[in-house]
Amino acid sequence: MIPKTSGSWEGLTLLEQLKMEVLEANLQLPKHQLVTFTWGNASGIDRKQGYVVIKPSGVPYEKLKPEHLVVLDLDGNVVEGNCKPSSDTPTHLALYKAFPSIGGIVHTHSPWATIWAQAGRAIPPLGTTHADYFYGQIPCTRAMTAEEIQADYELETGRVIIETFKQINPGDVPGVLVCQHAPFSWGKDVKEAVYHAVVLEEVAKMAYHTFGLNPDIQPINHSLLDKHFLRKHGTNAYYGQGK
Ligand SMILES: O=C(CO)[C@@H](O)[C@H](O)COP(=O)(O)O
Repeated sequence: MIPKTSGSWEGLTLLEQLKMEVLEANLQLPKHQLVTFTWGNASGIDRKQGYVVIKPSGVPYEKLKPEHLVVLDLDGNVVEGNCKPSSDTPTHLALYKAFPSIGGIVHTHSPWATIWAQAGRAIPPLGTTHADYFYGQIPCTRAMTAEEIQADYELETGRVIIETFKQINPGDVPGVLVCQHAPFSWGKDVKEAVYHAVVLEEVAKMAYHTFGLNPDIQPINHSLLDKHFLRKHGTNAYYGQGK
């Protein structure tokens, strides 16, 4: 039996715990002002069972309950749940299959990141705030062709994201701007995916205004990028109280 609200999840099965984490993650999206109305969605994956838990399509966040969440396998078959899964489910599933290291995905329409996506521009690393989380630019996918859009927009969205990351490790750059649409972020779990979505929005806003102050601004050099990214990532990470 899943508790009606988040909190102590002891005694729950792994899938039930994942449901509560995904519910909590979805509820964080409006709290962080990353979405309006029913825009956006969050999902998590149980890699052992091969199950993905995702938000239902079109359900207002304030009405969202654990029983609304949808459980699917990686082929998109609904395993549990009575609601229709998010319309972006094909994109989430494509990314889980292509990026085995990720455990959670968040899609938002956060305004500043969406501005960069609509402009079709990647966000360059202009400072240490960016470099702490993204090892290089936050890429923007190419625009999709009319054929791709008409074939299966959400599945093709997954494909162009994967195409954009052919030379990029998704663990080093946990987010992307889908051209003419909005951002997707990910992480080791859905909670970290939300965290990266918040950071991406902050970085997008800062970068927009930095260009406003200095249109000729150049990306930071690799020394500063390495210094800040590697203080939080990799075997020599030292930030915070960890090691
Ligand atoms: O990107 C879009 C629409 O442009 C989606 O994020 C919707 O805004 C939310 O869809 P559901 O998850 O409710 O189906």
